[in-house]
Amino acid sequence: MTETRPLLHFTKLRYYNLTDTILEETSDSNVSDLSYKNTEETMTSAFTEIPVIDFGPFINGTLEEKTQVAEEIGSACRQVGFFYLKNYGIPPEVTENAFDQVRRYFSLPLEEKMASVVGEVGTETRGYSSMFEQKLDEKTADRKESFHIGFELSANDEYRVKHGLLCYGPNIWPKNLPVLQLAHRVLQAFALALHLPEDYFAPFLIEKPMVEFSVYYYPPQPKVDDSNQIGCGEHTDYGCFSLLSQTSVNALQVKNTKGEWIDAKPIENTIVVNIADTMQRWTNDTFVSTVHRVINRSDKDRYSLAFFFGSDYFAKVECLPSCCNSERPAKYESVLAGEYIEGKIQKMLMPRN
Ligand SMILES: O=C(O)CCC(=O)C(=O)O
Ligand SMILES: [Fe+2]
Repeated sequence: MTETRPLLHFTKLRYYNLTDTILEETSDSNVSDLSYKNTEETMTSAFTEIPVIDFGPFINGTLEEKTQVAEEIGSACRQVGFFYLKNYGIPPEVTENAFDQVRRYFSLPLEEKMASVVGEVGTETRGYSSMFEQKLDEKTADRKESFHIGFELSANDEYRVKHGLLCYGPNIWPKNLPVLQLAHRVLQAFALALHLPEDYFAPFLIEKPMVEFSVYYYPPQPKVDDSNQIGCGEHTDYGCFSLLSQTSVNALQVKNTKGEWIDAKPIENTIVVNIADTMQRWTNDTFVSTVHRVINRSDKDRYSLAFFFGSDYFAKVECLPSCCNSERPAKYESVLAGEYIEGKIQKMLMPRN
Protein backbone atom coordinates (compact mmCIF):
# COMPACT_ATOMS: atom_id res chain seq x y z
CA MET A 1 0.00 0.00 0.00
CA THR A 2 1.40 3.41 -0.87
CA GLU A 3 -1.07 5.61 0.97
CA THR A 4 0.59 8.28 3.10
CA ARG A 5 -0.59 9.47 6.44
CA PRO A 6 0.94 11.62 9.14
CA LEU A 7 2.08 10.43 12.52
CA LEU A 8 2.86 12.79 15.33
CA HIS A 9 5.80 11.52 17.23
CA PHE A 10 6.50 13.03 20.61
CA THR A 11 9.58 14.97 19.77
CA LYS A 12 8.88 15.53 16.09
CA LEU A 13 6.03 15.78 13.68
CA ARG A 14 6.81 13.03 11.24
CA TYR A 15 4.98 12.05 8.11
CA TYR A 16 5.09 8.33 7.58
CA ASN A 17 3.75 6.16 4.88
CA LEU A 18 2.18 2.96 6.00
CA THR A 19 5.40 1.03 5.74
CA ASP A 20 6.83 3.43 8.33
CA THR A 21 9.29 5.17 6.05
CA ILE A 22 9.82 8.71 7.30
CA LEU A 23 8.96 11.12 4.49
CA GLU A 24 9.34 14.43 6.23
CA GLU A 25 9.96 15.64 9.76
CA THR A 26 10.09 18.83 11.78
CA SER A 27 13.03 19.83 13.94
CA ASP A 28 13.56 18.29 17.33
CA SER A 29 11.95 19.96 20.33
CA ASN A 30 13.93 20.51 23.45
CA VAL A 31 12.96 17.51 25.52
CA SER A 32 16.47 16.18 25.95
CA ASP A 33 17.26 19.22 28.11
CA LEU A 34 14.80 18.22 30.79
CA SER A 35 16.26 18.90 34.15
CA TYR A 36 13.59 17.09 36.14
CA LYS A 37 12.29 13.60 35.98
CA ASN A 38 8.75 12.88 36.93
CA THR A 39 9.12 9.33 38.02
CA GLU A 40 6.95 8.91 41.08
CA GLU A 41 4.43 6.14 41.00
CA THR A 42 0.89 7.36 40.94
CA MET A 43 -0.53 7.83 44.42
CA THR A 44 -4.22 7.52 43.69
CA SER A 45 -5.85 7.66 47.05
CA ALA A 46 -9.05 6.97 48.87
CA PHE A 47 -9.83 10.64 48.43
CA THR A 48 -12.98 11.95 50.05
CA GLU A 49 -12.97 15.34 48.35
CA ILE A 50 -12.24 16.73 44.94
CA PRO A 51 -9.82 19.65 45.14
CA VAL A 52 -10.84 23.15 44.05
CA ILE A 53 -7.94 24.99 42.40
CA ASP A 54 -7.78 28.71 41.67
CA PHE A 55 -6.68 29.01 38.04
CA GLY A 56 -6.54 32.83 38.11
CA PRO A 57 -2.82 32.97 38.94
CA PHE A 58 -2.10 30.59 36.08
CA ILE A 59 -3.87 32.84 33.58
CA ASN A 60 -2.52 36.14 34.85
CA GLY A 61 0.46 35.30 37.03
CA THR A 62 4.23 35.13 36.91
CA LEU A 63 6.06 31.93 35.97
CA GLU A 64 6.47 31.20 39.67
CA GLU A 65 2.73 31.52 40.28
CA LYS A 66 1.98 29.41 37.24
CA THR A 67 4.33 26.71 38.44
CA GLN A 68 2.65 26.68 41.81
CA VAL A 69 -0.81 26.24 40.26
CA ALA A 70 0.60 23.54 37.98
CA GLU A 71 1.91 21.68 41.03
CA GLU A 72 -1.52 21.73 42.66
CA ILE A 73 -3.01 20.45 39.42
CA GLY A 74 -0.34 17.74 39.17
CA SER A 75 -1.08 16.57 42.68
CA ALA A 76 -4.84 16.39 41.93
CA CYS A 77 -4.13 14.45 38.72
CA ARG A 78 -2.01 11.91 40.60
CA GLN A 79 -4.27 11.43 43.59
CA VAL A 80 -7.80 11.96 42.32
CA GLY A 81 -7.82 12.36 38.55
CA PHE A 82 -10.52 15.04 39.02
CA PHE A 83 -10.40 18.66 40.17
CA TYR A 84 -12.43 21.84 39.94
CA LEU A 85 -11.06 25.08 38.52
CA LYS A 86 -12.33 28.44 39.66
CA ASN A 87 -11.40 31.75 37.98
CA TYR A 88 -10.86 29.84 34.76
CA GLY A 89 -11.41 32.78 32.44
CA ILE A 90 -14.86 32.11 30.97
CA PRO A 91 -17.52 34.60 32.12
CA PRO A 92 -20.48 32.88 33.88
CA GLU A 93 -22.94 34.48 31.46
CA VAL A 94 -21.37 32.58 28.56
CA THR A 95 -22.04 29.28 30.32
CA GLU A 96 -25.54 30.36 31.42
CA ASN A 97 -26.41 31.33 27.89
CA ALA A 98 -25.23 27.92 26.66
CA PHE A 99 -27.39 26.18 29.27
CA ASP A 100 -30.42 28.23 28.16
CA GLN A 101 -29.94 26.97 24.61
CA VAL A 102 -29.44 23.42 25.82
CA ARG A 103 -32.64 23.47 27.89
CA ARG A 104 -34.52 24.86 24.91
CA TYR A 105 -33.17 22.16 22.60
CA PHE A 106 -33.99 19.23 24.87
CA SER A 107 -37.51 20.51 25.51
CA LEU A 108 -38.35 20.22 21.80
CA PRO A 109 -40.70 17.39 20.76
CA LEU A 110 -38.88 14.12 20.15
CA GLU A 111 -39.59 14.19 16.39
CA GLU A 112 -37.84 17.53 16.09
CA LYS A 113 -34.80 16.26 17.97
CA MET A 114 -34.77 13.13 15.85
CA ALA A 115 -34.41 15.41 12.83
CA SER A 116 -30.93 16.26 14.11
CA VAL A 117 -29.76 12.65 14.19
CA VAL A 118 -26.67 12.37 12.00
CA GLY A 119 -25.84 9.37 9.83
CA GLU A 120 -26.70 5.85 10.82
CA VAL A 121 -28.37 5.98 14.18
CA GLY A 122 -26.18 4.58 16.93
CA THR A 123 -22.98 4.75 14.93
CA GLU A 124 -22.21 8.46 14.98
CA THR A 125 -20.60 10.89 17.34
CA ARG A 126 -22.59 13.76 15.80
CA GLY A 127 -26.08 15.12 16.36
CA TYR A 128 -28.85 13.90 18.64
CA SER A 129 -28.77 10.69 20.69
CA SER A 130 -32.00 9.66 22.34
CA MET A 131 -32.60 8.03 25.71
CA PHE A 132 -30.77 4.70 26.26
CA GLU A 133 -28.78 5.02 23.07
CA GLN A 134 -25.36 5.29 24.67
CA LYS A 135 -23.83 2.74 26.92
CA LEU A 136 -20.84 4.03 28.85
CA ASP A 137 -20.90 1.00 31.08
CA GLU A 138 -21.34 -2.03 28.86
CA LYS A 139 -23.79 -3.58 31.37
CA THR A 140 -26.33 -0.78 31.15
CA ALA A 141 -27.80 1.79 28.74
CA ASP A 142 -27.73 5.43 29.80
CA ARG A 143 -30.84 7.28 30.96
CA LYS A 144 -29.96 10.52 29.24
CA GLU A 145 -30.38 12.45 26.02
CA SER A 146 -27.44 14.10 24.33
CA PHE A 147 -26.31 16.17 21.39
CA HIS A 148 -22.77 15.98 19.99
CA ILE A 149 -20.54 17.99 17.77
CA GLY A 150 -16.94 17.39 16.81
CA PHE A 151 -13.97 19.61 16.10
CA GLU A 152 -14.40 20.94 12.59
CA LEU A 153 -11.65 20.78 10.03
CA SER A 154 -11.75 21.88 6.44
CA ALA A 155 -13.42 19.38 4.12
CA ASN A 156 -10.09 19.29 2.26
CA ASP A 157 -8.16 17.90 5.19
CA GLU A 158 -6.21 15.24 3.40
CA TYR A 159 -5.85 12.62 6.09
CA ARG A 160 -8.58 13.07 8.64
CA VAL A 161 -11.74 14.39 6.94
CA LYS A 162 -11.28 12.83 3.52
CA HIS A 163 -10.63 9.50 5.16
CA GLY A 164 -13.76 9.92 7.29
CA LEU A 165 -11.92 9.45 10.57
CA LEU A 166 -13.95 9.56 13.75
CA CYS A 167 -14.23 12.85 15.67
CA TYR A 168 -13.56 15.29 12.82
CA GLY A 169 -16.06 17.51 10.94
CA PRO A 170 -18.15 18.40 9.18
CA ASN A 171 -20.81 19.70 11.52
CA ILE A 172 -21.82 23.02 13.03
CA TRP A 173 -18.90 24.01 15.24
CA PRO A 174 -19.37 27.24 17.17
CA LYS A 175 -16.85 29.91 16.27
CA ASN A 176 -14.23 31.13 18.76
CA LEU A 177 -15.15 28.81 21.59
CA PRO A 178 -13.56 30.19 24.77
CA VAL A 179 -13.23 26.64 26.06
CA LEU A 180 -10.52 25.89 23.48
CA GLN A 181 -8.30 28.56 24.97
CA LEU A 182 -8.98 27.18 28.42
CA ALA A 183 -8.08 23.68 27.23
CA HIS A 184 -4.77 24.93 25.87
CA ARG A 185 -3.98 26.52 29.21
CA VAL A 186 -4.89 23.38 31.11
CA LEU A 187 -2.51 21.50 28.84
CA GLN A 188 0.25 23.95 29.63
CA ALA A 189 -0.40 23.34 33.31
CA PHE A 190 -0.23 19.56 32.75
CA ALA A 191 3.09 19.97 30.92
CA LEU A 192 4.58 22.04 33.76
CA ALA A 193 3.21 19.58 36.32
CA LEU A 194 5.01 16.80 34.44
CA HIS A 195 8.22 18.87 34.30
CA LEU A 196 7.98 19.27 30.58
CA PRO A 197 8.29 22.50 28.60
CA GLU A 198 5.05 24.49 28.85
CA ASP A 199 4.10 24.05 25.19
CA TYR A 200 5.14 20.43 25.00
CA PHE A 201 1.66 19.18 24.10
CA ALA A 202 0.94 21.89 21.56
CA PRO A 203 1.78 19.88 18.42
CA PHE A 204 -0.48 17.03 19.52
CA LEU A 205 -3.53 18.84 20.79
CA ILE A 206 -3.77 22.31 19.39
CA GLU A 207 -4.20 22.14 15.66
CA LYS A 208 -6.23 19.07 14.88
CA PRO A 209 -7.42 17.56 18.13
CA MET A 210 -10.18 14.97 18.38
CA VAL A 211 -12.53 17.16 20.42
CA GLU A 212 -16.07 16.18 21.08
CA PHE A 213 -18.46 18.69 22.59
CA SER A 214 -21.47 16.93 24.11
CA VAL A 215 -24.45 18.41 25.87
CA TYR A 216 -26.55 16.21 28.13
CA TYR A 217 -29.99 16.09 29.66
CA TYR A 218 -30.56 13.74 32.61
CA PRO A 219 -34.21 13.45 33.69
CA PRO A 220 -34.98 13.18 37.43
CA GLN A 221 -34.70 9.73 38.90
CA PRO A 222 -35.63 10.15 42.59
CA LYS A 223 -35.92 6.39 43.14
CA VAL A 224 -33.15 4.28 41.68
CA ASP A 225 -34.72 0.86 42.02
CA ASP A 226 -33.01 -0.58 38.98
CA SER A 227 -29.33 0.28 39.00
CA ASN A 228 -29.24 -0.81 35.37
CA GLN A 229 -30.86 2.45 34.46
CA ILE A 230 -28.80 5.34 35.68
CA GLY A 231 -28.00 8.61 33.89
CA CYS A 232 -24.56 7.55 32.82
CA GLY A 233 -23.04 4.20 33.71
CA GLU A 234 -19.65 3.97 35.40
CA HIS A 235 -16.76 4.54 33.03
CA THR A 236 -13.54 6.40 32.42
CA ASP A 237 -13.19 8.96 29.62
CA TYR A 238 -11.16 7.97 26.57
CA GLY A 239 -9.24 10.99 25.34
CA CYS A 240 -6.69 13.16 27.13
CA PHE A 241 -8.87 15.13 29.50
CA SER A 242 -12.41 16.46 29.83
CA LEU A 243 -13.91 19.79 30.91
CA LEU A 244 -17.41 19.82 32.34
CA SER A 245 -19.96 22.44 33.38
CA GLN A 246 -22.99 21.24 35.28
CA THR A 247 -26.24 22.83 36.48
CA SER A 248 -26.99 22.98 40.20
CA VAL A 249 -28.28 19.40 40.54
CA ASN A 250 -25.92 17.01 42.32
CA ALA A 251 -25.50 13.90 40.14
CA LEU A 252 -21.88 13.29 39.13
CA GLN A 253 -19.95 10.84 41.30
CA VAL A 254 -16.30 9.79 41.25
CA LYS A 255 -15.01 6.45 42.57
CA ASN A 256 -12.07 6.37 44.98
CA THR A 257 -9.67 3.46 45.52
CA LYS A 258 -11.89 2.02 48.27
CA GLY A 259 -14.75 1.80 45.79
CA GLU A 260 -16.66 4.63 47.50
CA TRP A 261 -18.60 7.10 45.38
CA ILE A 262 -17.61 10.69 46.12
CA ASP A 263 -19.96 13.44 44.93
CA ALA A 264 -18.53 15.90 42.42
CA LYS A 265 -21.19 18.30 43.60
CA PRO A 266 -21.93 21.42 41.59
CA ILE A 267 -19.90 24.39 42.84
CA GLU A 268 -20.95 27.72 41.39
CA ASN A 269 -18.56 29.31 38.90
CA THR A 270 -16.29 26.30 38.62
CA ILE A 271 -15.56 23.84 35.89
CA VAL A 272 -14.75 20.16 36.51
CA VAL A 273 -11.58 18.78 34.88
CA ASN A 274 -10.74 15.10 34.69
CA ILE A 275 -7.94 13.03 33.28
CA ALA A 276 -8.87 10.50 30.61
CA ASP A 277 -7.37 7.18 29.47
CA THR A 278 -5.00 8.48 26.78
CA MET A 279 -3.34 10.86 29.23
CA GLN A 280 -3.01 8.10 31.83
CA ARG A 281 -1.26 5.98 29.23
CA TRP A 282 0.95 8.85 28.03
CA THR A 283 2.03 9.55 31.62
CA ASN A 284 2.76 5.89 32.37
CA ASP A 285 -0.02 5.93 35.02
CA THR A 286 1.35 9.06 36.73
CA PHE A 287 -1.96 10.84 36.08
CA VAL A 288 -5.06 8.75 36.70
CA SER A 289 -8.20 8.37 34.64
CA THR A 290 -10.78 7.86 37.37
CA VAL A 291 -14.08 6.00 37.14
CA HIS A 292 -17.20 8.15 37.38
CA ARG A 293 -20.96 7.97 36.77
CA VAL A 294 -24.06 10.16 36.80
CA ILE A 295 -27.27 9.53 38.77
CA ASN A 296 -29.82 12.31 39.02
CA ARG A 297 -31.64 11.33 42.22
CA SER A 298 -33.21 14.76 42.54
CA ASP A 299 -36.64 15.78 41.33
CA LYS A 300 -35.16 18.36 38.92
CA ASP A 301 -33.84 18.13 35.40
CA ARG A 302 -30.06 18.08 35.20
CA TYR A 303 -27.94 19.35 32.30
CA SER A 304 -24.24 19.34 31.61
CA LEU A 305 -21.82 20.57 28.93
CA ALA A 306 -18.82 18.32 28.37
CA PHE A 307 -15.74 18.90 26.23
CA PHE A 308 -13.72 15.77 25.62
CA PHE A 309 -10.22 16.67 24.45
CA GLY A 310 -8.25 14.08 22.61
CA SER A 311 -4.99 14.58 20.77
CA ASP A 312 -4.55 14.58 17.03
CA TYR A 313 -5.71 11.22 15.66
CA PHE A 314 -2.15 10.61 14.44
CA ALA A 315 -0.34 11.36 17.69
CA LYS A 316 1.74 8.46 18.82
CA VAL A 317 0.94 7.74 22.45
CA GLU A 318 4.09 6.50 24.11
CA CYS A 319 5.53 7.13 27.55
CA LEU A 320 6.46 10.80 28.07
CA PRO A 321 10.18 11.27 28.58
CA SER A 322 9.66 12.58 32.12
CA CYS A 323 7.45 9.67 33.18
CA CYS A 324 9.75 6.70 32.77
CA ASN A 325 13.34 5.75 33.52
CA SER A 326 15.26 2.53 34.13
CA GLU A 327 13.57 1.99 37.51
CA ARG A 328 10.18 2.76 36.12
CA PRO A 329 10.04 1.52 32.55
CA ALA A 330 7.19 2.26 30.16
CA LYS A 331 4.22 0.04 30.97
CA TYR A 332 2.42 0.38 27.66
CA GLU A 333 3.43 -0.11 24.09
CA SER A 334 3.07 2.83 21.77
CA VAL A 335 -0.28 3.26 20.00
CA LEU A 336 -1.84 5.69 17.58
CA ALA A 337 -4.17 7.96 19.61
CA GLY A 338 -7.05 7.72 17.13
CA GLU A 339 -6.90 3.95 16.86
CA TYR A 340 -6.69 3.65 20.63
CA ILE A 341 -9.94 5.52 21.29
CA GLU A 342 -11.87 4.49 18.17
CA GLY A 343 -12.72 1.03 19.45
CA LYS A 344 -13.76 2.42 22.83
CA ILE A 345 -16.14 4.93 21.22
CA GLN A 346 -17.69 2.36 18.94
CA LYS A 347 -18.35 0.04 21.86
CA MET A 348 -20.14 2.81 23.70
CA LEU A 349 -22.62 3.51 20.90
CA MET A 350 -25.65 1.24 21.09
CA PRO A 351 -26.93 -0.08 17.79
CA ARG A 352 -30.57 0.96 17.43
CA ASN A 353 -33.25 -1.54 16.49
O1 LIG B 1 -22.74 14.73 32.64
C1 LIG B 1 -21.79 14.54 33.38
O2 LIG B 1 -21.69 15.07 34.49
C2 LIG B 1 -20.66 13.63 33.00
C3 LIG B 1 -20.86 12.85 31.74
C4 LIG B 1 -19.72 11.93 31.49
O3 LIG B 1 -19.01 11.54 32.38
C5 LIG B 1 -19.42 11.47 30.13
O4 LIG B 1 -20.25 11.64 29.24
O5 LIG B 1 -18.31 10.95 29.91
FE1 LIG C 1 -17.20 10.73 31.61
